Amino acid sequence: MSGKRKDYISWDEYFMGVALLSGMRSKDPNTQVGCCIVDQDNKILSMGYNGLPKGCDDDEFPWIREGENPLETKYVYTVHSELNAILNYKGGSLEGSKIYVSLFPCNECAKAIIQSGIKEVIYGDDKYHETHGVIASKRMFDAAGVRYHPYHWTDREVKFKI
Ligand SMILES: O=c1ccn([C@H]2C[C@H](O)[C@@H](COP(=O)(O)O)O2)c(=O)[nH]1
Ligand SMILES: [Zn+2]
Repeated sequence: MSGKRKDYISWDEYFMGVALLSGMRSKDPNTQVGCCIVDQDNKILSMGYNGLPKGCDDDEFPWIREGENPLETKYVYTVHSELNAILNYKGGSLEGSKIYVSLFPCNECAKAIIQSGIKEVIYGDDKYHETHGVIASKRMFDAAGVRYHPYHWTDREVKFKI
């Protein structure tokens, strides 16, 4: 008996937890996406969430989904979580890393994931699985040899306290 704690969180819970916590920074009222990029030694390389580019004020730009004028919707301005995490990384190569992300990546993020050398995607939700974007993502991941699989949710509740 070493006396070691038994109820510590797993690596998967840790990294998806970091992804979800990152997503909580998002100002998007409908879908908050967070992600966490991890290397083969379980070191966190980068994190991201969906938000506006630097210099674009959260209070000045629109967050709505639909409108007569597409320029008054969020879609044309938001930087996606995965792209933010890839662009935020200042350490060199992401080759061989994996990404934990709360939502299955869209086709634009899939392209960035493939080109940056990320080899595995662990996703929390796949609510847009019927869209052309996600279907295209899966086709590209399959062709490029990027593995993807859903995160196995546990019934662990996380409460923050000190
Ligand atoms: O790969 C992705 C796909 C989407 N996002 C972001 C972009 C938007 O801010 C939301 C999606 O909003 P909906 O209202 O659900 O259409 O998610 C992302 O970060 N990464
Ligand atoms: Zn995307």
